[in-house]
Amino acid sequence: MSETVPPAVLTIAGSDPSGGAGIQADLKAFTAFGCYGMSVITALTAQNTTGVQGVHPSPPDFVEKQLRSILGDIDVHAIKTGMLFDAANTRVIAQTFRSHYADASSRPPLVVDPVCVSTSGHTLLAPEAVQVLIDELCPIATLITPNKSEAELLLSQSNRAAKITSLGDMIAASEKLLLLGSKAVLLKGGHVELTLADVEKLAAERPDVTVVREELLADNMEILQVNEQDLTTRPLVVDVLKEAERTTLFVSPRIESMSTHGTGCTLSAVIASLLGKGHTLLEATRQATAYTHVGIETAFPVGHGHGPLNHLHALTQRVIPPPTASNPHPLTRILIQSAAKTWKEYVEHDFVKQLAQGTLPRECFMHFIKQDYLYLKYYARAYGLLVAKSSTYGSIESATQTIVNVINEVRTHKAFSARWGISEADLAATPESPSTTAYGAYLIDVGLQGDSAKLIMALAACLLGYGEVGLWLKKEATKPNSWVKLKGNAYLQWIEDYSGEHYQNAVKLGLETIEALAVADPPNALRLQEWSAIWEKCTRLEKGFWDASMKLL
Ligand SMILES: Cc1ncc(COP(=O)(O)O)c(N)n1
Repeated sequence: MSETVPPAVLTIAGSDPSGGAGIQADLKAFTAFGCYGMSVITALTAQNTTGVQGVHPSPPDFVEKQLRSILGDIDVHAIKTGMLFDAANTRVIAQTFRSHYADASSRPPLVVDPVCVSTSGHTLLAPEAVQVLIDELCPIATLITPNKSEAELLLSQSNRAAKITSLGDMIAASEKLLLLGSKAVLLKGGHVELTLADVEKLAAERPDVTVVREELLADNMEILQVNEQDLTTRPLVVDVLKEAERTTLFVSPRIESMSTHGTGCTLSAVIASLLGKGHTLLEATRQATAYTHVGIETAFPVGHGHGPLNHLHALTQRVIPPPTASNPHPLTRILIQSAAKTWKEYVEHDFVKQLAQGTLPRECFMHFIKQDYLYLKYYARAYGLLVAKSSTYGSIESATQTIVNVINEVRTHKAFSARWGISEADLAATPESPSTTAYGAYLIDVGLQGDSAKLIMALAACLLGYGEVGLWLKKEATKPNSWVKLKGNAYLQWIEDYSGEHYQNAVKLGLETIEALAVADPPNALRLQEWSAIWEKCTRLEKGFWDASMKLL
């Protein structure tokens, strides 16, 4: 399929006229992920944010007719099911799917959200339909996505009764649910109260279980100063993805919110969209849990009861929440999370770890110092461009101050080098390595072409990353039996320079500059995406810079 043709994705579910759940939620999620959405309606409901006032099911033969109309004409890339309401509808869907795709290898991914009861407590699946769902739909599903009560119902109905109150229970339940025949199970943890302590305990007991905690990454960043609260006892949501070969936990902070109507529908619809686009189940789940989390976080009020999450935050928004006491650096958090994996590879690089242990070979460090000496010239020049693009004395002063800071930083590089017999002339005569040129040239390029906001993004990864490394190492060093060795470490000065007050003041100034951008002129989604892309690129270039110094080994 051409990149430009959106995959066609189908939802088979009930209608929610108030637009929060069911068909309406699914079509919004498909659209948000660039898919062409289609729907087979199993039931009309009369509902709103306060509850379900009535259900009017579609006749099973008409459900079949809708499904055949679509399958007979359009190449479907993924399907999800939601509220199916009764046994006859559930059966006809499973049978039509099997008969249309008689060759099992031609079947599109099928995500089954076993919707049984609405948030407001209304039954959305007749009791006798549960067995049909187990017998006929689970075995053809790529994924089933029950929440706690749906999982308990499915298991009790299939004689594998289980009560789910702990993370261990969730994993055991997901393993049992897999026996119902789907290729994978996503057991949603919205109704199970857990903390990081629970996750860490389980991870220690079960090394086979992978923990994805990108959503929490920014909270562990020293520079963002939001780690004072006791992270281990903070309430979390953990979703368990059980595939045949592996178990993965998706961990995100729990948000106390009334705006959760349609969360399950949206999550499974996003997974179907991404499977339709060819992503792996793991990646689809990662993106879907993150998307749903932000949907709750950015929800706006609708109605008088349990309102819907914001289905379209990725398309429409101002996206950056205002700074608060618990989240004083919202834009920086978004940037770090948007490139979470690369950022972690950068700030926790082997170069940093070996330097902190004092085991980093001298030639690696000297290669780094020489290249950094060359790089910092680009960096200072880029701040010069920022001065040229500034329109207030405040911003001119802060960029100028940074140039002075960089010149001081270069002085410490010279002192390091002199101690090891390398003169300034040697430093200046060092040929630039490709990773230095790539990074330096990119900064100058953004400085010449972009607006000042883009240049600030490009300069931030370096400033904040070194600040993070400095604080992280300093904190680790204070722990009992720490892996960080300060005593007798030949690189101690380096750690002290970056964790020291002088550099950390520069980091604070950088953070203020970044956050001021979001407040002064809030970016729309597209502009924020551009900022994230620049930040991501510079994070990658930073990692590449340390890779190059380690390649000497
Ligand atoms: C048509 C339809 N499908 C699904 C749900 C479940 O959503 P929720 O659990 O958020 O009420 C619903 N209320 N209505």
